[in-house]
Amino acid sequence: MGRVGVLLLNLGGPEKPEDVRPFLFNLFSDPEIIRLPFAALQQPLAWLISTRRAKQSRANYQQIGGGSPLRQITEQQADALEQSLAQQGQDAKVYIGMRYWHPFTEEAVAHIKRDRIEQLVVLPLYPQFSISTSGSSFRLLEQLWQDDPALSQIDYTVIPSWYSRTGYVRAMADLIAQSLDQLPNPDQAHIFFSAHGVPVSYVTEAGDPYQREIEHCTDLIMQALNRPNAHTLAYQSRVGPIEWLQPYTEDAIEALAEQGVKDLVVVPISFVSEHIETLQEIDIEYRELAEAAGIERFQRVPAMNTHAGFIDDLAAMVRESLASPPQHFSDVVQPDKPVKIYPQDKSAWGMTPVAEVWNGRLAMLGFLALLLEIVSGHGPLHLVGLL
Ligand SMILES: C=CC1=C(C)c2cc3[nH]c(cc4nc(cc5[nH]c(cc1n2)c(C)c5CCC(=O)O)C(CCC(=O)O)=C4C)c(C)c3C=C
Ligand SMILES: [Fe+2]
Ligand SMILES: [Fe+2]
Repeated sequence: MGRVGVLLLNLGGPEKPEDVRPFLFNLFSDPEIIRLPFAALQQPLAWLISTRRAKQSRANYQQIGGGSPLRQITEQQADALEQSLAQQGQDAKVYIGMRYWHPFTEEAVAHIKRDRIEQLVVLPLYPQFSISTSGSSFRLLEQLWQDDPALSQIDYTVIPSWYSRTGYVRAMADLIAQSLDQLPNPDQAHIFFSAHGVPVSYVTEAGDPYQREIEHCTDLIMQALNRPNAHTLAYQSRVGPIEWLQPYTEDAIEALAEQGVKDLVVVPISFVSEHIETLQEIDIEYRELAEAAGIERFQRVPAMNTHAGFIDDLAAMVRESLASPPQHFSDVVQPDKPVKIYPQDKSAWGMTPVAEVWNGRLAMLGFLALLLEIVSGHGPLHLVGLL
């Protein structure tokens, strides 16, 4: 076997307050996150949304120390994976490719090329596949491979999703059991799985298998846990005016509190590292909401991070994938249809989502016209003789 590499894919996160706006700009520039009818509008809209969102987002990051711990934790996972692979008899160098912040996927691929890696396993750190996460990174990699013929020398294989691995499911069940056992009446607690949401249209129109994989993953973990507790699955971190997967985490927590649930054990299910959605959204926002609604004990199950059983299972997965027929970027789920990020409801009067969309579109046009006027001194106002 030649020189082996593993490319870990993740989203990336701002490391300090000044990074927040450019990080959001990168995220909203991605057509897998916001798909527009005119590609030319992508960057101006990304600029507008990132500028509008940056203040609130920065305040959220401020509550967890000013930045995301994602890079540091992913580096620890990469080191642990390299060691576990060596212990299992497989020498490999592990690289990190983030989609929207440093170290960027492009930098990782440049290192892989420089190190003359001959066999590469592409492993997303998202257990379940979504067009918006692993899918977006695969698209980018496919483009890099198309643009650079030298990369075709690398014998690569992709792991699209891995949520059903016994080692991962077992590790999740063990962490939940440990959390339950810290409560006075473990069997009374309600287990609350909270997954990152995606817009409904990703699933219903673009064929994203994400919801199906999340539901299957939840069932597998409950089976492995083998306890009598009731459980709920809900979706968090909604962005924008359109409909996302339901039930929304905040509504589901309030409904459970109303039904008299007092002990809630919250399981972040679509993430394997601590980051803003676990440390700020669950630990601060949802905890406050739950306590105000009458939940007495709110416990959050820690993310996997460098859990030994989890890392060893990742290493086993890499070895199995090296020994299996390769899967290429083009073999992995591609959207059936372009995703409608905007709602397609019939028109109605009032502040409907459609009205908000059109307000946004008109504001965009106005903004572009103004920008043109300021930069060139020739624009619509000059044209109509007002300046
Ligand atoms: C399975 C995981 C994730 C899915 C699915 C996902 C979809 C998705 N996310 C946004 C918008 C934002 N995501 C943000 C941060 C963020 N999201 C994930 C994971 C998934 N996103 C991670 C790991 C992170 C990084 C967290 C960190 O620690 O920095 C953000 C920025 C934070 C904020 O302002 O809230 C946004 C915005 C969309 C629109 C989407 C699907 C279409
Ligand atoms: Fe996200
Ligand atoms: Fe959030």
